[in-house]
Amino acid sequence: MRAAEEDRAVEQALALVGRQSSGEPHPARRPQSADQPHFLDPGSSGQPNATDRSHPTERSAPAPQSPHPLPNQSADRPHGRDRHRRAAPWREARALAARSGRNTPARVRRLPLDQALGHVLAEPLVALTDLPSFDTSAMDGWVVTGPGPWTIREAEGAGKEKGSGHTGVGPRPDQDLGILAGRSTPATLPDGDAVRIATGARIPADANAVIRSEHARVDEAKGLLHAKQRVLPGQDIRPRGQECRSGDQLLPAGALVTPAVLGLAAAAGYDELVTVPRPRVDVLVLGDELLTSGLPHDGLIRDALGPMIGAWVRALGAEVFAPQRLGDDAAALRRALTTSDADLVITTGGTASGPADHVHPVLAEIGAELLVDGVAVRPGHPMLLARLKTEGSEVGPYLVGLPGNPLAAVSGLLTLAEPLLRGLAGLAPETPYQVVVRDEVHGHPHDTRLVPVVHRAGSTGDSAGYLGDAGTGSGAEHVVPLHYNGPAMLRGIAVADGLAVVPPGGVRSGTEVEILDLPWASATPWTEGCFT
Ligand SMILES: Nc1nc2c(c(=O)[nH]1)N[C@H]1C(S)=C(S)[C@@H](COP(=O)(O)OP(=O)(O)OC[C@H]3O[C@@H](n4cnc5c(N)ncnc54)[C@H](O)[C@@H]3O)O[C@H]1N2
Ligand code: MOO
Repeated sequence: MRAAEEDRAVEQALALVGRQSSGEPHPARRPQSADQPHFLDPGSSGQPNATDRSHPTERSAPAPQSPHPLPNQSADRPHGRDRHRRAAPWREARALAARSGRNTPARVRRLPLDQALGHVLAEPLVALTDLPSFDTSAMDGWVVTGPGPWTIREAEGAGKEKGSGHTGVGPRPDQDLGILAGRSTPATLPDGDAVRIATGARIPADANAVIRSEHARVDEAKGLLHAKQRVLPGQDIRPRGQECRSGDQLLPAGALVTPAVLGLAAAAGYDELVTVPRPRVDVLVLGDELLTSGLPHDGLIRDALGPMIGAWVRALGAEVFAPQRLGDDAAALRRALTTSDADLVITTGGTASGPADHVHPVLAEIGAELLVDGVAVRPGHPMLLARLKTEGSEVGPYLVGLPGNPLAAVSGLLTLAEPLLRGLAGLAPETPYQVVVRDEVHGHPHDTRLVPVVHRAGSTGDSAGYLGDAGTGSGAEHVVPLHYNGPAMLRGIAVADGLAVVPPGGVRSGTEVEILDLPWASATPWTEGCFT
């Protein structure tokens, strides 16, 4: 069978299976809210029509070589409408996109702590000090030396309560406050003595324990301190260097700067962090048929990708410029591609070989290097990855060409753009994980399928019982494949929290599948305001 016929047969078979499925739960037990999955024949294309295929200073290192194109993807293949594509295996295409990102010259940027949230460390975070940097009291109470009872002493150079009047609350005026955090440098504590001490204050040399105030009894008349319970040597003292020694690596390069990382960096002595700048992304939306507002009419449709792709890429931690809508204008596309100063240009639509599909011809014209030209994945197989040459530069931005069908575009985002951006951002590749799939999912005979799914926690989250325990047996965490997963549809992905990677041939109910998380499943809201 020729490739086109085979594809058509596969699409028809998938659609047919969809119509015949009996996987639907009882309608009366299915809540209809937007956050519920639409259950499902997992193999269905979900389509009614089976034929619808429808700044601070930056330093940078010298540019490295582009990663080698995948076999059958090389630049010496014809770019034009008569080119013959051999799609790259999904996993290889994804790995090449990740390598491309990592191979890109390392730029770094010093950012004050208060601007570093959500960036990625370009260098390991190494402790600039011991933590704690001195032996410190872990509790409010008394610091003692030797066996008790202890003679209560005033702390040398220590604080006294300020002011003259006493309200009856807190220490009396002139009462010894003892050794306070951040204040006095305590003298040596002679054997048998006790001095009042605050949490976080320095421990005097030779002291051997702290007794919490609630575990101590003061005999005011005799000026003695008694312990209410056994005192262990070193108790409630945090020794210098307990958490780290100066020079210890606290975090590797590539770690995301979270609020906790900001706190750790400050504690370890940092005023600024060396970070990888966020990748900058241009989004070019192609297509004369697209409207930016109002209802579809006269064969025109709303642009679903302009609003979606920029926001999605921003959720992946990139800086995104407002989408440029270029229509089906090859000259405008050429101009945009040769003048972009972004790290990555994402185009939508125009990847196939129709009369208005200009991506391949323009890439050929400007001498771009095709690294991936078609991927064996459904939906989204016409997606591509290229390295551009811009005016005056041999090595320009990367280009990810997303197919125009909206779910096919999502597939391209997760297959090529996401791993590329992780690399460009200096992030380590994501660790793949697998979850049991509740229903059988039909596969493509030789391509990978990406199917929108939603995670379910197991039996505890199923009080209505409508999920049943089909395939999952124990009620453990599982994913439910969603309806409306056709290439032109967004209804399934809009209620999904991941995409299941379904190998050729499909998977049975109860088997484990790899899951690609959607970025908002673990949202980091720190890129807010970067839509420049
Ligand atoms: N002869 C062949 N034709 C097609 C093939 C093929 O293998 N041989 N593949 C089909 C597949 S699969 C896909 S996916 C599309 C990819 O097409 P393009 O990337 O060239 O995209 P367009 O033709 O521009 O658009 C396809 C479809 O998507 C709609 N679209 C485009 N942009 C948007 C947008 N921003 N928002 C909403 N919808 C959009 C467009 O109107 C079309 O309906 O090619 C198939 N054809
Ligand atoms: O089916 Mo296409 O695969 O919409 O990308």
